[in-house]
Amino acid sequence: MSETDMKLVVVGAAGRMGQTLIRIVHGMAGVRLHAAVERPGSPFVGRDAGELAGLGPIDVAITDKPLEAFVEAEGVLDFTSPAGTVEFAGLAAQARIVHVIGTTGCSADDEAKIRAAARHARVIKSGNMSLGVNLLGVLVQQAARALKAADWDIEILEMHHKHKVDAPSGTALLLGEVAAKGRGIELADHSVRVRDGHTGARPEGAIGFATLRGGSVVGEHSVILAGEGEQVTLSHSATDRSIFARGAVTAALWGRNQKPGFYSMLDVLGLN
Ligand SMILES: NC(=O)C1=CN([C@@H]2O[C@H](COP(=O)(O)OP(=O)(O)OC[C@H]3O[C@@H](n4cnc5c(N)ncnc54)[C@H](OP(=O)(O)O)[C@@H]3O)[C@@H](O)[C@H]2O)C=CC1
Ligand SMILES: O=C(O)C1=N[C@H](C(=O)O)C[C@H](O)C1
Repeated sequence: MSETDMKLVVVGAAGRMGQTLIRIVHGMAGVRLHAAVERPGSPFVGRDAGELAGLGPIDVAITDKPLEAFVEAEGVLDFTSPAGTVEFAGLAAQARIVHVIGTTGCSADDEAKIRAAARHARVIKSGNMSLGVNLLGVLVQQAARALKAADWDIEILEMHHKHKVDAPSGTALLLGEVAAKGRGIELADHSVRVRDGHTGARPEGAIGFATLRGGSVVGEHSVILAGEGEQVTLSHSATDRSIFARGAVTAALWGRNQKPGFYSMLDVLGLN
């Protein structure tokens, strides 16, 4: 450990991503786990964060007091829920720290609150923190631009584990947004998120979404560009949550040197 290590807080510490983040922060150079936060009343409060994450004791007790943790820290890694993230955004803004947000399923109202908090905090938010998916996004934008809507239909397919609560996934929506950008259209005006019954023929220029849920799948995404007699499929498979956690830590370190504002992983990775 060094004096210059960035002091990070993991919120939602007992969750699937929370535990992965604790392990990655513990093992990565340049950062240190300052605190781990769970809700008041959680059975994990008071337990050692390292023990919870399978590392053995690391002398960081899980707390239910996020603001106390944030004021002494430099960044927070947040993969929780929309309600949790909106609350943590307000606290991160009060503490003037970096807020890395991986939480998906936020409403337009949640997004507005997070963007308001970004007047004081350095917020980095992405539906997917992995390098691979963000590169895939760049390729999808290029493909959507090159393959015109009159001849090529865009469909986005995703599969996740059975515990996932939001659909389409944040990544699927991110890929839809970049496909729409490549086509020069608004996703909101062209997305087809559900099909059931007598739907009629596919509207030209639609961007369709299909969602599968089951088992322990970490994250599978495909963008299919379907033409007459041929298809182009661009896809990403996640097999380990550590890819998201490493991306989140990279984002926090990058955010340390930025002005308050709202940023994405494309900014962090220099892909924007
Ligand atoms: N952007 C990316 O790269 C990735 C994003 N994600 C997203 O991260 C989020 C979390 O995923 P996952 O770890 O699988 O989910 P889990 O349900 O396993 O973990 C969520 C954790 O956050 C806590 N939490 C939820 N709401 C609040 C709140 N209001 N206040 C305090 N704590 C809260 C939960 O506590 P409790 O159980 O008490 O509710 C739990 O400990 C999802 O939105 C998911 O889509 C996941 C992977 C990658
Ligand atoms: O909930 C998950 O697990 C994941 N969520 C993110 C999403 O909604 O795209 C990222 C990743 O695919 C895993």
